[in-house]
Amino acid sequence: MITLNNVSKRFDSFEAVQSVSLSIKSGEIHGIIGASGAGKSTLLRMINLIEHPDEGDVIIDGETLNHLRGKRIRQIRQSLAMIFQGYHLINNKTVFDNVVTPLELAKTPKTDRAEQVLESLRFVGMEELKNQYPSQLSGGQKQRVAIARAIVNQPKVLLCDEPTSSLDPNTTAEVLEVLQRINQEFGVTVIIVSHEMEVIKSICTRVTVMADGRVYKEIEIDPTGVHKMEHSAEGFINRLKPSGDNEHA
Ligand SMILES: Nc1ncnc2c1ncn2[C@@H]1O[C@H](COP(=O)(O)OP(=O)(O)OP(=O)(O)O)[C@@H](O)[C@H]1O
Repeated sequence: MITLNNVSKRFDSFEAVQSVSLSIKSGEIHGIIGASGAGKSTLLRMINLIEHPDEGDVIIDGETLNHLRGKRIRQIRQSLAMIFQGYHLINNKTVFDNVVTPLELAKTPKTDRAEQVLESLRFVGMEELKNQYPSQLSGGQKQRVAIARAIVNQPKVLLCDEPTSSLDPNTTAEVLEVLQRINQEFGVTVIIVSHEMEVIKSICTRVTVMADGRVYKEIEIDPTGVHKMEHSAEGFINRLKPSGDNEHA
């Protein structure tokens, strides 16, 4: 269980996230949606403390992350993997070497690394391209490598920051299918930030709608795919424009 308790984040005098409280259950696929500048990425980045909250607490399975120090915080952060819109692959390393990096950092025994990397690449359908470099891959393939790298250490949580925003609809569907399998087969909690309602509706079980640094609405999506959304929230989301040319909500 991930609990954010009145978390706030300021950049100079601008309050990007304002006293947000939110609970995310283990094993759910949770969407965070809102217009550009609503504070979605900042909120996501506070869950693994890439951004440290100015106020409030980030509580993961009963431990207050922002109060921890040293080895314990490193252990917990290792269980919180992340993928990004821009993939963040290392361009002068092969696919295999990108995916092995977290195992090197975690000091996994060398004899175990290759099998874990190949297993991870197999899961995302990228094993055959293990010797390629990122520049030789399509956007969807790069994101699948980034996902393989994120899951190679068997995280409990996968944080996804606009994972499909650079991809076409078919590739988006493929990447979302991989995220759904990670959730279903490994029980990984998946949190997806997106400005695209179609992405959120297709795989999320619960959605937080953000506007102006605050939680605007919490929405349940039922498993049959028919979402129980209040009219006002749906109207709000449908007015969101593609990223880049959004006005603040
Ligand atoms: N490191 C930073 N320094 C200064 N301002 C920042 C920083 N990070 C975010 N902001 C500002 O905080 C606000 C919220 O940004 P954030 O990226 O969280 O929004 P978002 O909802 O994810 O939008 P987008 O989809 O455009 O990324 C924006 O106005 C942004 O300019």
